[in-house]
Amino acid sequence: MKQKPMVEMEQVSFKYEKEWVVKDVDLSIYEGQFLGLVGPNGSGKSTLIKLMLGLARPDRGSIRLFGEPIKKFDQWEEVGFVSQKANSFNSGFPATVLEVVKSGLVSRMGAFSFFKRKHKEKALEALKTVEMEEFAGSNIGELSGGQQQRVFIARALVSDPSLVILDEPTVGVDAKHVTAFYDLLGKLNKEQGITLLMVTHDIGTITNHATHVVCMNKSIHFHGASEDYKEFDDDDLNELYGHSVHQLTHNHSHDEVNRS
Ligand SMILES: Nc1ncnc2c1ncn2[C@@H]1O[C@H](COP(=O)(O)OP(=O)(O)OP(=O)(O)O)[C@@H](O)[C@H]1O
Repeated sequence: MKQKPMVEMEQVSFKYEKEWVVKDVDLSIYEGQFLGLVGPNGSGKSTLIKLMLGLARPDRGSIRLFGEPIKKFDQWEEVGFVSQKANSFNSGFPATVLEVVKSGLVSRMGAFSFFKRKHKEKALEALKTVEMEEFAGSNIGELSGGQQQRVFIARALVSDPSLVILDEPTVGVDAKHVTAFYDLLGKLNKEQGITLLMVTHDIGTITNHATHVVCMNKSIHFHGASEDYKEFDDDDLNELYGHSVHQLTHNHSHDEVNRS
């Protein structure tokens, strides 16, 4: 099967102020991949995602989405996004689960009454995919961190995207629900063919689920199959990250990359 690049970044560099936070990044994401993006705190992972989503413009280099230069790209329904803070609603937040999921469509299709019934059907279908349909009428703030995160995945899925980008989605999800969360991502990737890019600090777990790992610290230090990344010992990783790290290779919910 000929693979199609969904994202193509070529020599992308970006700075907020004087210092480069993303430097000379070449990265292509192909249809069907489940890519884990790892790196120390402040290494530019979230910024790279902002660039990919058109929320920041590169100072240098080019980005194409689905073959189109990002400036011309307008099929944003193809790209779902789950942000870092998506699961931190407090219990007083005045929205039901169904409303939150539907909001993934409103911004894209306009709130015309003609679409309203379709919106509800799509939202319920997305909630079913994440096994949360029974909570459709619940207040979002009443759910646990892990349940809220599933709802935000449903919100990202409601427009039938072919690429879903997740920025540290397991933060705030209790360790015993993290496995089920990865199972859900695996199902979306393998059964529904959705391409995934997930930022995480959880190296030990991501390498067991993702097909590929990208390791960045401003620039990309490793991009390859998860199996190859798993072969690295601490010395190799120290070299990759440019400073001392210690890897946990088992099913711990956090690696120690950021504690060095
Ligand atoms: N809006 C901003 N204005 C100025 N500097 C910023 C801004 N956002 C991020 N930075 C800086 O850019 C660098 C990269 O930040 P970024 O959030 O992309 O890293 P990250 O790898 O996602 O970090 P973490 O793992 O801690 O979430 C950091 O030094 C950060 O302080």
